[in-house]
Order: sequence, then C-alpha cells, then structure tokens
Amino acid sequence: MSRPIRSLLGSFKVAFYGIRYCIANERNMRIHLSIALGVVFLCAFYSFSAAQYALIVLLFCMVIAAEMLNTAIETVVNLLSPGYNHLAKLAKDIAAGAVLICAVGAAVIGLILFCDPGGIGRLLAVMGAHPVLFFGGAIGYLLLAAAFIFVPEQKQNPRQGKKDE
Ligand SMILES: Nc1ncnc2c1ncn2[C@@H]1O[C@H](COP(=O)(O)OP(=O)(O)OP(=O)(O)O)[C@@H](O)[C@H]1O
Repeated sequence: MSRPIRSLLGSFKVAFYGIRYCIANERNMRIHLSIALGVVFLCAFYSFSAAQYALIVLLFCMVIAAEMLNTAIETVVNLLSPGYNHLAKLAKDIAAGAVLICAVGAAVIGLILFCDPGGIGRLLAVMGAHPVLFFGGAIGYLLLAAAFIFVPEQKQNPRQGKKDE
C-alpha cells in the first residue's frame, strides 16, 4: 500500500479510536446517540423535505462534535491540571456550557420540526391502530437506550494511552 494511502487510513483509524473512546467512556455521548436514534424512528412518521433531513443530520453532528470537543478539553485539562485549579474549572465549565447551548438549540429546532400536525396525526393514527406494536416498540427502545446509557465505563488515564492510538 502506498504511503499517502497508509497515512490517510491511519488518520481514519485514530479518528475512529476517538469516537469509540467517547462512546465507551462518556455517558452524555451515549445519551445524545440514544436521542438521535429515537429521532430517526420518529422521522418515519413525518414527511420531511430533503432540507429538513439535512438540518436534522447537521444538528446530530453539531451536538455530537460539541460533546467530543468537550471531552477533548476535559482530557487535556486533566493532563495539565490533575489537582484543583480555578482555571481548570473555568475551562471545563465553559466547554460544558458550549455543549449545553448546542443541545438546547438542537432541542428547540427539533421541537419546531416535530410539532408538524401532519406528522403528529400519523403518529397518533399508528398508536391507535397498533397500540401493542407501538408501545412495545417504545418500551423496547427505552430499555435498550437505558442499558446503553448506563453501561459500565472504564475511563482511561490519558497518561496511559498508547502512542499510536
Ligand atoms: N482540576 C479541576 N479543578 C477545579 N475544578 C474542576 C477540576 N476538574 C473538574 N472540575 C469541576 O468539576 C466539574 C466536573 O468535572 P469533570 O471532569 O468530572 O467533568 P464532567 O462534566 O463531569 O465530565 P464527564 O462526566 O463527562 O467526564 C467541572 O465542570 C469543574 O467545574
């Protein structure tokens, strides 16, 4: 394999390692992903335009990327300032605030999109016609999401990471 291709594949490998690390160790990341999956299910009841789907995908990416940047900032702060430090607190609090702003913004836009009467009507129609299937599916989703969100974590000490990961 040529050097540029190996280097490109290497960049993907480390990026996927970062994504996997956040999913395995950040509860908030798993909450965002569970909500995203729920939203994908809900989309089946709505007839969104291509632009509305694009907006939903953009919101998923925005919130998840913000959460990952927050984790990156927390990790660097832990590396540089393991003890109590007012500046460390400030950096973490500001990063957490940024995630909150993205998540609240996404929730507000989501509410506006999903308040569409046509979609709500279809949702209620399916609920009325197939209650067992509908509520069984909803409970199944909630149980799986809870199991995913509260999976035990094995947070790594950043100083112990391997160099090539
Ligand atoms: N080194 C530190 N010095 C001072 N305050 C800190 C320090 N580390 C954390 N804090 C405070 O504790 C809060 C929680 O920090 P922590 O590192 O546990 O992040 P978190 O928001 O709980 O992230 P997560 O649970 O996603 O790892 C921070 O927002 C900050 O206010």
